[in-house]
Amino acid sequence: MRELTIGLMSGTSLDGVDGVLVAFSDGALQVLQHATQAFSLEAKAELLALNSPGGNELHRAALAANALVGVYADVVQQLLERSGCSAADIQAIGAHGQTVRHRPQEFDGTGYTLQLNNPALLAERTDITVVADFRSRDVAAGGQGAPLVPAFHRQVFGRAGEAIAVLNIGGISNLSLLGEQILGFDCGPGNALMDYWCQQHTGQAYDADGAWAASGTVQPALLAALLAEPYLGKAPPKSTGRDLFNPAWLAAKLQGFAALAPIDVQATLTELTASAIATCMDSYGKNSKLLIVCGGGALNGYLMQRLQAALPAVQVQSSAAHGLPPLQVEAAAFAWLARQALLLQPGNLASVTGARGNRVLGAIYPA
Ligand SMILES: Nc1ncnc2c1ncn2[C@@H]1O[C@H](COP(=O)(O)OP(=O)(O)OP(=O)(O)O)[C@@H](O)[C@H]1O
Ligand SMILES: CC(=O)N[C@H]1[C@@H]2OC[C@@H](O2)[C@@H](O)[C@@H]1O[C@H](C)C(=O)O
Repeated sequence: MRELTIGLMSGTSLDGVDGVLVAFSDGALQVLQHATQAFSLEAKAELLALNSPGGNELHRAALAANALVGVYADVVQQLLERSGCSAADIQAIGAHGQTVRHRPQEFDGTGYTLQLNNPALLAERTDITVVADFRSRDVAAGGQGAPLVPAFHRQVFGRAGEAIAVLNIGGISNLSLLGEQILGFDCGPGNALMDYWCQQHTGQAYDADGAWAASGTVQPALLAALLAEPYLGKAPPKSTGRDLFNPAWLAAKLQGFAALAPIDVQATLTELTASAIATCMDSYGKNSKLLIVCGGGALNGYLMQRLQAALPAVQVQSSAAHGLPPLQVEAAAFAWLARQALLLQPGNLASVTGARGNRVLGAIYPA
């Protein structure tokens, strides 16, 4: 029997929402439709502001969550229209929400991870069952609450008896190492710092194809200062976010480098992303001869080139060459995670997040 599920992802890049309509039949998965909607400049600015402490946060967060659900509902509508499906055809929507804080091990104990969302409103707006809040249960079980995609990566990209690495380059970059035992963790910054720097100095939301960075020169002393960040040397399980890799972090690292040209800083930030990932591969992914890359960073040709240069023994390929275009992978993962929740099957991998065990993830809001 064919089951249809929708996945909605709004990630740490804060660029907007990716949605996919996925068909599951006999355990295999096929993306039938993909739709995206960018955030308005105001919505993006408010979500970004809510990543840091500020006034009247509870009220603002609730309103931002409602506005986010407005975008989610529009993306669902687009998916239904393009596929000719009706709400009644869809089993569930997996809605990630917008991460604004990620502190899974605050005070050395159980911390929290916070995704703004209003799943009740989304269920009302769409008349479809919504699954949301995927990370909290893993954190409650002592895990990082992230990354959650490795189990999905295994499902779609895994090959028996072969070590394969799958990399997502979103705002943050995360790696899944598929083999006998599965590992997964956040490598460090993905596009978040590059996007910020590009916006500040060129007025563009991102460095298209890495063209700006490609015409700059990597600055070794700055690169060394950036790579000295302790998070990058930590052993997994580990996860991070804008709580760490944010403009204040960058400003602190840039002290003493005020004379550098912005274009050279961009080249160095791109190298930081590539280099932090390559170090993770060298430390934990030595057996993988193939690195499948997804997330918006896979569309940055210069970054992909730098990654390949840093990993000469590995074939670096876009996920598009493996059946799933880069911007569809995470959204498809949340369709899969929603289905797992409805089946009462685990979504996390304790070997990845460090949780006490595999758990059914998410809360269900029936249609
Ligand atoms: N053509 C392109 N050239 C360069 N970079 C691109 C291109 N298209 C997208 N990107 C980058 O990809 C980012 C969006 O990636 P994506 O949607 O995978 O991130 P996300 O899901 O928000 O993040 P995360 O995976 O951390 O949650 C953009 O902000 C931009 O930096
Ligand atoms: C807390 C949070 O939102 N983490 C995201 C973020 O974006 C990339 C990286 O950091 C990853 O760990 C995670 O998202 C993916 C979907 C995950 O959980 O696997």
